[in-house]
Amino acid sequence: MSQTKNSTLKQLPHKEIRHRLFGSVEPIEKTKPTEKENMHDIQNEKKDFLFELDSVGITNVKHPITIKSDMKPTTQTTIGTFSFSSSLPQTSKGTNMSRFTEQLNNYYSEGFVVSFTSLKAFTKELSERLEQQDATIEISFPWFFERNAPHTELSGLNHADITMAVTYDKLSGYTMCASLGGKVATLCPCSKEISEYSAHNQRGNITMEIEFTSDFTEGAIDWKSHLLEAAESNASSRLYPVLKRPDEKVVTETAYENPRFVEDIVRLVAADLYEMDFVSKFKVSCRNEESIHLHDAIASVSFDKSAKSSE
Ligand SMILES: Nc1nc2c(ncn2[C@@H]2O[C@H](COP(=O)(O)OP(=O)(O)OP(=O)(O)O)[C@@H](O)[C@H]2O)c(=O)[nH]1
Repeated sequence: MSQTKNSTLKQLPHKEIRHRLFGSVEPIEKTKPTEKENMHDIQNEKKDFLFELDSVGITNVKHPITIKSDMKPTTQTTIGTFSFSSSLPQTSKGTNMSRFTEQLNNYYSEGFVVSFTSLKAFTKELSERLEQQDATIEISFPWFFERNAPHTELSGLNHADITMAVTYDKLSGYTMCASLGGKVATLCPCSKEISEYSAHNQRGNITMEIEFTSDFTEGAIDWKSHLLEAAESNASSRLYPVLKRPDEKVVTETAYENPRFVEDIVRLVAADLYEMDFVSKFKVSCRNEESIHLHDAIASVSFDKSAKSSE
């Protein structure tokens, strides 16, 4: 902001006086301890507090994170929204909430690259730091990937919404879950069938929620790009950031050649997840934003491979 001298402006009272004008008062004489060791530690009181808690912690913590991908850009910084929690025994009044963000900052200062490997280490350390049986971390973030137009190959960035969650439990070990929400185009099979020409289409919002097999290690597999491919390869068309006319022709014709109902989408994506060795359970949902209605069309399917294999 440029500051121009203007001698006609009136002189304001000093900032301290302005604060008093708006209600600030002098501090009273303080009597409670200011040293941590002399402060009462309410959260660590031990009594019978009626119920054990499933979960206590903090949520909606925004923090920069680094993630890796086998799609370009292979390393990126994005913004993660974190939740941290643990269970709490009946005998504890409260958790030590500062320890969640304290540990996040420790990891960040050492170059925290978010992966299932690092989140496993994070949750185990967190459960020890909290002196609790378990700890859970959940991170949601937009993941960006390069996408080339189908004919000209002009590139730009698209993104999908990712959530990664890891729970460590001293007795049962690790649980790893993820979800990916991606957008596609769908062309209505009914409209194509009944009309002399054209067919209406929709924007499809596909969400895949998966639980990983317990032996899953990231090593060779970028699960993000596998899930993205499951969503996009089963749609009428992928979405592109840059399209010239020859690209638009390809997209239009590809969609016409691959009509999909919302039901078709969830079944086809489910089939791909069914075939992925690292997925043990999944739920696929799709919400199609209808272009010829004000409402949306929805469908979902869930499957637990471990339950089916033991039948
Ligand atoms: N348990 C609990 N803590 C809260 C709640 N609301 C706020 N707090 C936070 O508790 C913080 C204190 O965190 P603690 O980790 O217990 O602090 P501490 O006991 O000095 O930390 P340690 O030395 O790690 O034990 C305060 O900064 C508050 O923000 C709540 O509902 N429950």
